[in-house]
Amino acid sequence: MKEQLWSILSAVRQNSPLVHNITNYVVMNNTANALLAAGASPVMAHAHSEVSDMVSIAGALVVNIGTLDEYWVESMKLAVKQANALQKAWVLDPVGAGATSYRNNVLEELLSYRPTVIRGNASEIMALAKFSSNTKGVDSTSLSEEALEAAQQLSETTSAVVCVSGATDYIVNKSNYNALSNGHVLMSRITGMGCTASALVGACCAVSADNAFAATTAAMALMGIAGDIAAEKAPGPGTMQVQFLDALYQLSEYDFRERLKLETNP
Ligand SMILES: Nc1ncnc2c1ncn2[C@@H]1O[C@H](COP(=O)(O)OP(=O)(O)OP(=O)(O)O)[C@@H](O)[C@H]1O
Ligand SMILES: Cc1ncsc1CCO
Ligand SMILES: [Mg+2]
Repeated sequence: MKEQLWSILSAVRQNSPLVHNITNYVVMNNTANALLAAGASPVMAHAHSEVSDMVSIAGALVVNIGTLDEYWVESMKLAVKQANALQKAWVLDPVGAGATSYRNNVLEELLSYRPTVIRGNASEIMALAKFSSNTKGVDSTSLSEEALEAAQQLSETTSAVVCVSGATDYIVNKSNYNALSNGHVLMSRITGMGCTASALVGACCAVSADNAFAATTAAMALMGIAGDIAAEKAPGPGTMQVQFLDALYQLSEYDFRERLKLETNP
């Protein structure tokens, strides 16, 4: 498993896949920089006149509804239709699921286009699976453990790989799940770390088209280990943000193997 995960991360560095992001205004810069640091090539594009063409040349698509509006939702639909037509992986980040009925309605519609991977925090995944959840805007009010069952159900009903992030990240398939306990609490004090995780999932899916479960695990392992290394050098969120990018860029196979805290189930 360790070998497989590292080979996916190496392939991102070697092949530098183009990752098309339709994402929110808050995190565009963070996520583009994280993709570059990890070796991928980011592009942010949402104009109706070009989204389909951009999907056609991309390795994977990431749709993040963080600062959605009516124009952008149409962009998202055009993009996911094209991804499906070309059988390309697309990742859904359901930012703020459960917070407003507009978000819920848009998510319902996006789910009908069958995302390859859904990555959200516990509140978001519980809301998507229609489990009772409290949401505080874009931040989770629940632990990831509390959303594991919801994630399993969501994976069952959508056939997507579902990732719930938090202190422990769960990557869930129909029949099994991986649990990753790398990462540091400082990561939740920087905006857009979840969005960055979803973008890296897109990069890994682009080089591991036939195995979204392994690709998602690889991306979340990279996030967590880079978070661990960055936190050792960061007194607070400001430095953490910079150290995190450097850790993504510098991560060695040795550190990856030594630091990985992965549990596979069953
Ligand atoms: N308490 C924690 N300990 C360790 N790692 C954490 C912790 N909280 C979050 N993380 C890590 O931070 C990253 C983002 O996860 P989080 O659940 O905070 O996403 P999110 O709520 O969607 O973030 P955002 O919406 O701000 O982008 C993941 O890689 C996760 O493993
Ligand atoms: C703070 C915030 N608001 C909408 S999207 C976003 C970025 C983190 O999800
Ligand atoms: Mg989020």
